[in-house]
Amino acid sequence: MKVAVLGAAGGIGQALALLLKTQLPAGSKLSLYDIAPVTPGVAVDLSHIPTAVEVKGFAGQDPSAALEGADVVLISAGVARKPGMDRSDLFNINAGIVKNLMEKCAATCPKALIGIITNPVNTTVAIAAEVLKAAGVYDKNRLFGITTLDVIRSETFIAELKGLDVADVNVSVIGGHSGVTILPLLSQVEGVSFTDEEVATMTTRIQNAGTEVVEAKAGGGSATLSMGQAACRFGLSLVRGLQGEKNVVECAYVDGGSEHAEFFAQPVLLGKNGVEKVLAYGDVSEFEANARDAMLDTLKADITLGVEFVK
Ligand SMILES: NC(=O)C1=CN([C@@H]2O[C@H](COP(=O)(O)OP(=O)(O)OC[C@H]3O[C@@H](n4cnc5c(N)ncnc54)[C@H](O)[C@@H]3O)[C@@H](O)[C@H]2O)C=CC1
Ligand SMILES: O=C([O-])CC(=O)C(=O)O
Repeated sequence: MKVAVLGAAGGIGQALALLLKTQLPAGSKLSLYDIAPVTPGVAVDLSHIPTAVEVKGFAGQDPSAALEGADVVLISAGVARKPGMDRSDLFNINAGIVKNLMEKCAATCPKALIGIITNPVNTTVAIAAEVLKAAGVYDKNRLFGITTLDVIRSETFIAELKGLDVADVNVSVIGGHSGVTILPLLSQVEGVSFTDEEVATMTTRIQNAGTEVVEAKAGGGSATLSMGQAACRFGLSLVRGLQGEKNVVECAYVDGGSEHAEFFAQPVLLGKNGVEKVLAYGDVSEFEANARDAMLDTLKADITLGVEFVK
């Protein structure tokens, strides 16, 4: 199994690479790419950790060598937010970065499962899909926007509020990955009930959790360590699916035939070809149904922006 990380010298990339080095199955290959010249050094550094995962690092303008033979590609290349910015403010720089990297993926590893971390995810995933379509290699089951950070935040915050063991808390988060498009389905959390006020406060906290980190880091970037953990969880789930493990389910932002939008985050069953089945997200409360319907104009506009960028 070969996993490539693009943007591997960055805050997320280095945390993710460390976690993958220690958690990928024995015999895996980890391929690290970034424009930053330090990247081969990051790989050398990680290579001294005694696990049966081979690490190689690549720097420069062309990621092709890093992508050769990749089964999974995780992309966190691009710029991160500073206080006062929205995720959509990253579009101007990150759209072009994702487009260029996806052209290389389309040419070098068209069958790989690709997970996009780079913001704005609602839009960059649409860009990735358009690039793959233009190259004639699009398979909707192999492209994912990684929204796992919204899931792990929800699990953490709910466990804290309700005094639960976080290992027992499972939450689906649907929609997209910015502001009101992030919708945790609190009504479905087993063994927990929330007052209306708790639902409103918790939903807002989860939607603004990225900003909470951006403000706390005071100009030093956005979530990197928690995102490294989230991307590692998601990447390992992709690998487990590829290896034929059953019942691997994650929420992800996919082109899954949703009635709501062309791309929509919801639970998916992962398998040997990426998405094996898009799962229904189940019954929702009136609050959640209203929040879902209210997000759709924003989500669709984010998607259109990406489609038009490539066309
Ligand atoms: N999906 C999600 O839940 C989350 C997404 N993000 C997003 O992830 C992205 C990365 O964040 P950080 O790692 O904190 O940023 P960072 O600035 O620490 O790292 C970004 C890395 O990308 C590299 N890079 C830039 N252009 C490149 C190119 N053309 N090819 C290869 N590498 C390139 C840079 O050299 C840098 O090492 C941002 O867009 C951020 O908004 C951040 C947190 C959560
Ligand atoms: O908020 C940001 O800019 C980074 C991000 O996507 C998150 O932390 O959820």
